[in-house]
Amino acid sequence: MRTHVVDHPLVAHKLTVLRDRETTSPTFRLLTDELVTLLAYEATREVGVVPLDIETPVTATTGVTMSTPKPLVVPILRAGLGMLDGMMRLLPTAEVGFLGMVRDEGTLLASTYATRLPEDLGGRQCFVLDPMLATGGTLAAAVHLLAERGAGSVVCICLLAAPEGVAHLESELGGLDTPVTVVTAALDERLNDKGYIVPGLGDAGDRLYGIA
Ligand SMILES: O=P(O)(O)OC[C@H]1O[C@H](OP(=O)(O)OP(=O)(O)O)[C@H](O)[C@@H]1O
Ligand SMILES: O=c1cc[nH]c(=O)[nH]1
Ligand SMILES: [Mg+2]
Repeated sequence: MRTHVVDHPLVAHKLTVLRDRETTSPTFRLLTDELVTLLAYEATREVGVVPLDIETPVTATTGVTMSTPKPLVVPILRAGLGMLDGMMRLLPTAEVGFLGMVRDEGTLLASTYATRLPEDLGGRQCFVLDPMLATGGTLAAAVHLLAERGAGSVVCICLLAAPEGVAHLESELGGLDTPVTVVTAALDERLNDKGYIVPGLGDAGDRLYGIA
């Protein structure tokens, strides 16, 4: 598994405002959207393209166009939904599948309450959206599901990652044939005893959408 921390002053600036406890939900949603588009630029570096012959007003030339099958974008509900528009702005022809997952506050174990994905992914490139990689249980389960359905590769886009979660994913997904990459805006210090990322930004779902 590869982990890529996007090092860019605009990303760091927006993330700082996002972390601030005084930032309200409307601003939090806007910044999440903007950050995802910046992260998606890095995350799509290996998106599939094929040559395309075109004619400019001046001459014939060869460019590229997105290859088929189209990439699949998979937001993990709830909080991942706040990242969908920002991703689709960069990949407007992608298709979208959905995974509803929630972490038990006591055991910190993730369970899946909704799955709306193609049965056979047929080697497709998949982009999973989830703002928080904390213990890694949620993303490990999501990547396993996509790999079982035949994903060709999986790129997970996160706003924040904890070192414990990255290590968990590395050990959980190390045996997969499917290449997995994590792209994140920051690798934070640690998890606290409640499984929250420190310094973190709190509960991403609550800050986007209010208390569940
Ligand atoms: O890495 P983990 O320890 O598994 O934790 C990360 C998960 O926790 C949060 O979801 P939550 O369960 O709060 O659901 P929500 O998005 O509906 O708020 C977050 O959005 C991730 O999906
Ligand atoms: O810090 C954390 C950890 C898990 N989920 C969140 O929303 N925030
Ligand atoms: Mg939550």
